[in-house]
Amino acid sequence: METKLQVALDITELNTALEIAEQTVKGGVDWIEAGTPLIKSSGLKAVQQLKQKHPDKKIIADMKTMDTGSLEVEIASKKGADIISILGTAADQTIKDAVQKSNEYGTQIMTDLINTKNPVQRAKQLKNLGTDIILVHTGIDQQMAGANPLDTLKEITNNITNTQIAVAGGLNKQTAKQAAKTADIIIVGGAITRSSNIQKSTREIKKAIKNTKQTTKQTTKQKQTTKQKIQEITTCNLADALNRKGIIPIQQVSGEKTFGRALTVKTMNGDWSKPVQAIDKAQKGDIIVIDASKGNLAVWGELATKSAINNNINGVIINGGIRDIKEIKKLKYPAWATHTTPAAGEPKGNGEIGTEIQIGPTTIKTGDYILADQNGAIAIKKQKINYAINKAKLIKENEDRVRSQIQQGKTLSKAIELKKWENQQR
Ligand SMILES: O=C([C@H](O)CO)[C@H](O)[C@H](O)COP(=O)(O)O
Repeated sequence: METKLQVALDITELNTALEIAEQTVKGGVDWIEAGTPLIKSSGLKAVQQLKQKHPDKKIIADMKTMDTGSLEVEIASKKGADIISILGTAADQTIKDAVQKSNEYGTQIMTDLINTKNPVQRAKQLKNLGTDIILVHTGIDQQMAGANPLDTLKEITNNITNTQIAVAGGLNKQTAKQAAKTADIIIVGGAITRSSNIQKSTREIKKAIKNTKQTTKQTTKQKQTTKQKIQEITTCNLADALNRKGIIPIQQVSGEKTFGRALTVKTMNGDWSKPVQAIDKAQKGDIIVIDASKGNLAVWGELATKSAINNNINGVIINGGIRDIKEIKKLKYPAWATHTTPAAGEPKGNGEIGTEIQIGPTTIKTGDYILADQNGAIAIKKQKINYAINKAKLIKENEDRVRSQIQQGKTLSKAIELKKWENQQR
């Protein structure tokens, strides 16, 4: 992922903050943060107005939540925040509740390590709690005492893999360039918002952080490895790895293998309103997973498919009906369903986007990972993805060994020493 530049609007006057945001967008900023001082002075309408003016930008609500994680994530998500910051020193339950609520809204959680006594240990805990981004942060007051985030950033990026790392704390063009060698998101406040030419300083910092990622950075290699592993494994390997947990009882209708994060939709038989609205809510690379109570009326068809392709959505899984099969197959779009039918229902608007759903024996939450291919589909809990993929990869490698023995003439029972297995199963 290209390193992102996030401007922190630590401004107390809303109109000034909006003007500065405008300038940073012209300068090429990627993400826009409603800073804590802005939220405390103007309220969450600051988030709302930033989202209304810049719908194509990720908007961060720097809430620095310490308690009532679910409530604060809900109010910020409803105002349009894409990412909400929670203090890493908050209770684990607060963070779990925040993650749970963010999954429902399809938003993300950034946990802030500001003033954390043992940042590496806490960062590992935060990753296991499901946080999406870990922020290495030297607060303004700590900066006044001469501190900066770069040393802690090095410790964190050497110990935390497969989680986006952000960094903030008095960064300027030079230190931002340094930080960008390992961090995924560079957060800059004063060096942009207090500069005499906001657009120019934004552009200069954006240029400084571009293409600086260390090629040897473990998470980049790790992410590429994860991506490679996904390409090599099948849902069969994954089913074995997960002891048959996470299976979604569904048949492939079109397309090839697909992988991505779930955006869940609950609807009724034939009610295609929420499924279609989900196309607008889904992030690039998501898979829309629809529970239509295994109904026999279609909640998806050719037009929804073409709209999903436009929004870079990786596929659709429907516990219910789909139609326009010929057209969807022609588009080679990854689609799974329980029924194909010529008949669609009505867009009544029943149900909810982002809520937890159950298909057969499997509960699926927004943010869970989905791997689906010709065999079917499997949901993987966010916290288990690395374990699941690594174990499935090992199973695949064992199978490859048996495959080569069979190619050399051994029978399957000999290649897997079946007799020994039988004894073990008794
Ligand atoms: O989070 C921040 C600070 O705690 C005030 O809310 C700042 O947004 C963050 O430190 C980035 O601002 P600069 O340090 O001025 O770059």
